Amino acid sequence: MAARVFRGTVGGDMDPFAAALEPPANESPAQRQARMVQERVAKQTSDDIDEQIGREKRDARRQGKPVKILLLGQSESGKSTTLKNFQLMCEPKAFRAERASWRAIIHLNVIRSIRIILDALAHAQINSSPIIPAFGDSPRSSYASGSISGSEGRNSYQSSINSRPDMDLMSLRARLVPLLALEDELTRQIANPDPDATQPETPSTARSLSPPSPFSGFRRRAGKEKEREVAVNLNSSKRTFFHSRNNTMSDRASLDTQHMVDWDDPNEPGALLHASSDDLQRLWAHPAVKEVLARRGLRLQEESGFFLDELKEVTAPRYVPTDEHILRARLKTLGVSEHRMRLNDPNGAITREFRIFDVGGQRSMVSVTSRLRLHSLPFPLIFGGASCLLNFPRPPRWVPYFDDMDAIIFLAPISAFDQALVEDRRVNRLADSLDLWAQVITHPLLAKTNIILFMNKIDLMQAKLAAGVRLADFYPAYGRRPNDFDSASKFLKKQFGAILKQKSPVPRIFYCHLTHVIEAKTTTLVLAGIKDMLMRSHLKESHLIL
Ligand SMILES: Nc1nc2c(ncn2[C@@H]2O[C@H](COP(=O)(O)OP(=O)(O)OP(=O)(O)O)[C@@H](O)[C@H]2O)c(=O)[nH]1
Ligand SMILES: [Mg+2]
Repeated sequence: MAARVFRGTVGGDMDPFAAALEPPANESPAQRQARMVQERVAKQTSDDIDEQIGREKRDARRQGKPVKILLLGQSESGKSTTLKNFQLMCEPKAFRAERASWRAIIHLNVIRSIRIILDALAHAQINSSPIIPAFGDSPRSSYASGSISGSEGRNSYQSSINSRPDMDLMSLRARLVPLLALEDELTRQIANPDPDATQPETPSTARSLSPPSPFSGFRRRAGKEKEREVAVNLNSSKRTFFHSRNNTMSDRASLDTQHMVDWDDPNEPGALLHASSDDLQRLWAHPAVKEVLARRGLRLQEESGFFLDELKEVTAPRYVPTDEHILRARLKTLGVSEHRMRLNDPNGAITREFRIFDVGGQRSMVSVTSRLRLHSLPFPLIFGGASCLLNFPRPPRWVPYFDDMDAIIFLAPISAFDQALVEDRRVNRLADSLDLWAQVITHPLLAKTNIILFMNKIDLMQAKLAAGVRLADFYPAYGRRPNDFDSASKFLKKQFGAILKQKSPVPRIFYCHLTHVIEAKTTTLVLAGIKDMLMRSHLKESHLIL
């Protein structure tokens, strides 16, 4: 860079810097000419720098400080899916450029579902032979065969007692077991990306928090069935994974999934899944599989990352995920990640930076151990109402890092009213959501933050209530109210609203939306409304609008 030109004297003496720039005494006319040209160029450069600095300052003043949004909620509440919707809304090109990466995650989701089925079959075979009914032996139970165990599920369980082994099913199982090895390969790709990969900076890239958060160092975990899920810390592994293949930021938007998958490699996981596609479809269509799952209380269709109803599509050669598939793909978040994106104001006149923080919802992230016992009741899934929520002993440890947020979007998956936490089978998931909600709104450091509640997974809630699962069986305070979606959602909204009213240190508006964030269209509308609301309040703050 050219030196900037300064001349002058200090206190009457020649400034040493200026003295050094003085022309030599014996300068020839040609040298003088060259020096003057050089000085003119240097001055122009200096003026350009001043102009650029001024422009940046004006832009920064015009754009104001970034709008910060924190996503909170228990694990699997839909935080990362909400984030994906933001990305789809703001940066659809960049979102779609990552299809190849989501393809691997969707294949992993498929393998995980298959593992659950094969394990359940093995368990059934070991524990009570003969238990596998022959094709067509057992009466179909609509709900149990779909996903959910209930009284119909129990009927179906009884029917299987009179069943006999199914050799076809056993040979299917034997053929599919080797596919499980793909889980390791796909997990390795996702969790241990190429260490040499560059990590380009991008507005939508996940960034490390500053100051350093207490959450670093989480690793993926494996355990039993459900806990076997792959989890990735977006600050490290997934970021690298998502940008590991020759995609610098400049070409990322135009990146084509076609170039990121080696379609001709017969050992590519997608190719291997395709080779077993017929077997996979036959396995999932087999009535005995539904029987065995129902018998073990496994409701795969309600599980995150469920793609077995679309096996043909997701195992097709050259499969590239649709937006909808990406929204439904499941990758558990570990740690905290920050995502930056630029959004226009409602008139498109002013661009503002949004920073969205996605906090992994695993219990160790969002709460302290001492609160975990609040709902530990003798019967695993019943809880006693909101009164026991209000007495938690210590604040969540992440709070001090997020006391300057403009809004918290809190996700409560209301369909989970009949489920237990994976982390602690004695705790009802809806009770846990109410508990966490109480913690968040009560905290004095978050008192000035707008809180927006997403009562999420309403599609699953509707299906569950329609199938006869009774809210009152798990939430006794619901009493004799009708077991329909309208009544149940109004009731739950009041529960959340009452806690806010009673416990918020300052009066706050209760923003609440009924959502199913895997549905891009409606979620975009909700998010656009929130974006405009936040932007307007920001612009008002900056006196840019009245
Ligand atoms: N059916 C249905 N599925 C949903 C909905 N919202 C999210 N999901 C699915 O639920 C799963 C979990 O969602 P995530 O967004 O990963 O949950 P999360 O809150 O980020 O979970 P952690 O990362 O563990 O904290 C994903 O497979 C989503 O596609 C919804 O409204 N309806
Ligand atoms: Mg997540």
